[in-house]
Amino acid sequence: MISLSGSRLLPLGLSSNSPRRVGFSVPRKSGLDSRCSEQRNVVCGCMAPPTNLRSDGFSATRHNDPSKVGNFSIVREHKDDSDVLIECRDVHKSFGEKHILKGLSFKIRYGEAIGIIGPSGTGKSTVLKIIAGLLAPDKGEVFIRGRKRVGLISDEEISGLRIGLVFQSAALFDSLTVRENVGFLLYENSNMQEDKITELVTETLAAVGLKGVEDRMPSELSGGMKKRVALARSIIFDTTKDSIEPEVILYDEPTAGLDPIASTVVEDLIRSVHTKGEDALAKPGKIASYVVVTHQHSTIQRAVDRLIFLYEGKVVWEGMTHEFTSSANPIVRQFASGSLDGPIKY
Ligand SMILES: Nc1ncnc2c1ncn2[C@@H]1O[C@H](COP(=O)(O)OP(=O)(O)OP(=O)(O)O)[C@@H](O)[C@H]1O
Repeated sequence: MISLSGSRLLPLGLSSNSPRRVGFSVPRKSGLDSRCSEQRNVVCGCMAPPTNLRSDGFSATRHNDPSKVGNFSIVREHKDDSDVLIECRDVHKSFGEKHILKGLSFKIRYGEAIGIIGPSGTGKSTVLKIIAGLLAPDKGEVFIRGRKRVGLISDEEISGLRIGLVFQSAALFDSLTVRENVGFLLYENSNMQEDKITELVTETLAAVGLKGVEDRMPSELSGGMKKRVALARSIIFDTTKDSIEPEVILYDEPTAGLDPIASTVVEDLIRSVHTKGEDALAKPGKIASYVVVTHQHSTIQRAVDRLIFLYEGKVVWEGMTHEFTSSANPIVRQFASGSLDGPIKY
């Protein structure tokens, strides 16, 4: 079984006719309600695993040899799509006159560690919000485990897939302690006893390498520590539920603003909570798949396996991370080298 945890998200301007209203309820016992009225959460649930998984949790479907197909894109043919968790198909999105996404299509499969890259303003964060169900595409379709999302219906309502989103800014609640931030969804939604939540918060913080910070306020943490707290908040699970399963996490620029060493720590943490990784307590991670939007070369190299390159509202290249710097695609080459000369104009 795959389990995917809920997200904790700040208001992003859902349309008023959204079928999914996600206002936070009053957390039990912790008195968080008056301080968190602006917050809301997204989706919970579980789902059956794809049928063709290997014992390591990765798809047994073999990739064909990489080959260039048309427009320099590297395309890998899969025999079947039973391991596809998320698919965007011909997605369009405009903000007023700005046509941002112009027919975006890609698939994310079980077990994948994906990076979404591309020039600023090309719509990477917008894609994450569409995947998370915070924004609806104007045209095109998003499929969660093969089932079509209509409007802003949550992933749980569609297929049980739980998707967490970690923002660039960490998006912690400044007026809450680290403990309250990390345990927020459990205080709010679960039937767990408060002492159990406290225990779980401590354990989850330890898993991301933080000890003794439970009573601190976010303002007392460094930027890197805040990101770790945000990660802990995304991977905490309700242990009273029948199935405790991995989740999909969407990271929006998780290393932005960090020094190179702090970036490495966060990149390794992202790896460690994946099912292929091992957390700070030497336990296997529970995250089935993740997607990282990033500009940082180190994060591309260290934290993800496959890249999706967006430019002018479309996917112009997909390939493995090691193929990125040797790509013949002029857009990718310019981006990888940081050159001012090339098709990308600023
Ligand atoms: N809610 C919104 N209302 C209006 N415009 C928006 C909204 N969200 C995004 N945009 C615009 O859409 C474009 C794409 O934004 P997005 O944040 O997705 O780009 P990005 O590729 O993540 O950029 P960056 O790499 O600089 O973070 C930008 O021009 C942005 O100003």
